[in-house]
Amino acid sequence: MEPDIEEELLCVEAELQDVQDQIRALLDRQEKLYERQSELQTLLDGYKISQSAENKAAPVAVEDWSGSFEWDSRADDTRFNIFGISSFRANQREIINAVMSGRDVLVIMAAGGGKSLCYQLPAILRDGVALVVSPLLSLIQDQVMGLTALGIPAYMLTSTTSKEDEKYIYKALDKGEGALTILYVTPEKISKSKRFMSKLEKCHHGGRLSLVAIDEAHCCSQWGHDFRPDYKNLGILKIQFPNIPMIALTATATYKVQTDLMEMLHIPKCVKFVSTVNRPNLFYKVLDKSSVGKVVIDEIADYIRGSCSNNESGIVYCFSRKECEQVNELLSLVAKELRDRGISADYYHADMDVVARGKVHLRWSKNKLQVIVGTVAFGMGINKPDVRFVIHHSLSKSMETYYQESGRAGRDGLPSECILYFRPGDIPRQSSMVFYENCGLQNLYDIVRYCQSNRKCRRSAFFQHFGEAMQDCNGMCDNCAYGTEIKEVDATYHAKIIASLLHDMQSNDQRATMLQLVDRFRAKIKASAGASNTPASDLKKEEVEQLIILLILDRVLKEEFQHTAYATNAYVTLGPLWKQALQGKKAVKLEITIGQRGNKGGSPKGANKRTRTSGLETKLDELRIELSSSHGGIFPHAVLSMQQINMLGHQKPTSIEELEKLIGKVKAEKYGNRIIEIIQPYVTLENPDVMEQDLRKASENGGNKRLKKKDKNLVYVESSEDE
Ligand SMILES: Nc1ncnc2c1ncn2[C@@H]1O[C@H](COP(=O)(O)OP(=O)(O)OP(=O)(O)O)[C@@H](O)[C@H]1O
Ligand SMILES: [Mg+2]
Repeated sequence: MEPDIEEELLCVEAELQDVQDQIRALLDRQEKLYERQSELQTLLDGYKISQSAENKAAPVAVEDWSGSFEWDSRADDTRFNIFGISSFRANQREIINAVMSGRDVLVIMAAGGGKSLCYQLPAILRDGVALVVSPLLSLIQDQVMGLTALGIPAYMLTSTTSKEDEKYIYKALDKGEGALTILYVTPEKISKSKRFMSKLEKCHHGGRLSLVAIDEAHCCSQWGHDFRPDYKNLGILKIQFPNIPMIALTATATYKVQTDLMEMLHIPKCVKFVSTVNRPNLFYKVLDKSSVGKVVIDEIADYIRGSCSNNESGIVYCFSRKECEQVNELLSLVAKELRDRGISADYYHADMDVVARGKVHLRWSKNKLQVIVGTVAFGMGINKPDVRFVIHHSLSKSMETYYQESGRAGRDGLPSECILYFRPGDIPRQSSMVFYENCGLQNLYDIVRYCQSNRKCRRSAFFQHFGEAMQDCNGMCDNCAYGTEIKEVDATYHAKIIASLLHDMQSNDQRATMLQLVDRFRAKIKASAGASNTPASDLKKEEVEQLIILLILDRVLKEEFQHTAYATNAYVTLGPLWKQALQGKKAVKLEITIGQRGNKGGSPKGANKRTRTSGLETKLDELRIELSSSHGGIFPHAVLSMQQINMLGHQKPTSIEELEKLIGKVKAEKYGNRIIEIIQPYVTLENPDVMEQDLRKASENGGNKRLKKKDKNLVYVESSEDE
């Protein structure tokens, strides 16, 4: 009888999971339909407006923002002669045209995409004063300094404004005296200063308010990652000045945030420009994190000394091991240890006094300090375009925050690296900090999936998260660029042991943290290996941790939390699908990397091979490294992506014309002769198999040498016991 019940229960649970998957898919679909609904609604509204205009025999207004407009030549002249920018980037011209036409505009554009120009240029072209709301003093100061240097009358009205400047600004608003083109304020000014609002009204009344820009507009939305209560009151601006174009700008792309802020700012009919979230110049990489703190710092220091030896700027993000107050200690310790290793580094955290914090930021901005070690508090105020690396010493709490934090690299569009140190053992600490947040655990598990994956393109995870169509990664992530050799281990048996261990413990009212579970598992495996013919565990401690995390993601296990007076503890308990695992009915496959992940230095035994197969591809890989250094130190992937190498390996083009069709004109023109030279011998092979073997042997020897040379600054780290 009992087996029947158990059987049915299993079926019900499996079906339940099915239903839950379907619900998730339906919710995704709902979100997409909402998006389409809003697009269609906007189209329909536009159509109705143009029809009613037609009825009145007025010219039809087609919303083609890339067409020609009367201000085109002035816009081009300002762009080039004032801003010194040779051409507009994607969407900039269109956005400027929409603002110039008097429309409200919502701009979603990735960090560093060039949002500032979209309101600064119309501010210059339109008569009067442009009001810009920006959340942070440091951001405002940077912008005002930059504009002033270009000779644009820009001012800010903040707590730091001198009495003299304040008087000048109020006079300009009040009477239109003195030159004032762009005025920056913080949102508090709008919500708290009656005097300012009354002056602004006078300015508007006198026809001198040219536009209103809301920068970092996601701060309006509670769904955004950086909600600011004062941003909620900015809706008043559209109510007070309904005929003044408002432009809201943000790098945060989620649909929920977009609709939310359109509502809060009262711009339901705005023209929306959504650019891709893709940051093609960022190289994403996940590295295995040693459990020994000093080893991680050594690796970071080696990376900085090796890859950024010209004092290129970077950020190292750290989080506390447990409690908040320990963050500060950790930051100063990491900064000190980097300094001990010869790197100019300092730390930055929220509790430092404003002056000290400002000093650190300034030294870094002026390249007098290479590295800032900070918490995420060191975030939105960063306007530095040439940050060449962002290293996460610990996991971010979601894909979205990781996108934002890592996105501080490479705002100037030049190749930059985003490195994340990951180890499963860090997860319980992170989950105990986020589990109480709305979707906190789900968000955390999403980024854990990103880290655990050894095959999937890192970029594709961002496209998926932000609901965007896939784009080519061009070999700009570790998984696409070199891949890692992976051993797939059937861990069904191991999962069974874990489920049975937890079942026994829970029957006795016991609980286990991840570490305790790992220890018990290893002890049990050892004991049963000695006692019977069961296989001894071939899994290392870190691999058992990896398995437990995999089982949590697969809902065989789950995390539970308990508050004490001092901390929140995370425990691992049985999840909805534990019975399948216990009965060995759930196939569990564990992917174990051989050697170090990310082709980082290779293992001491040289076991860390690339996944490439042919000798020709190895040769092409060597060539791209050589060409990258002779072309100003660009990334090898910028010369040829791994996909391109594979394609060339198969197609073996022998003329520039053929090559052009495969990799485009520019690359063919730049590197074509060398590429053809390398391919040629492989085409004329009389006995392809034999020659291929010979050539492969030769190139593998060469390849190994190159690998060692390239990665001389990276240290291979044996997995070791916990701190
Ligand atoms: N058309 C362009 N051509 C070349 N450089 C540009 C262009 N537009 C902007 N830039 C430069 O790109 C960098 C980033 O611009 P900006 O600060 O406006 O980015 P942003 O979109 O506001 O990013 P964030 O979300 O990080 O604030 C700046 O150095 C800017 O001068
Ligand atoms: Mg900006």
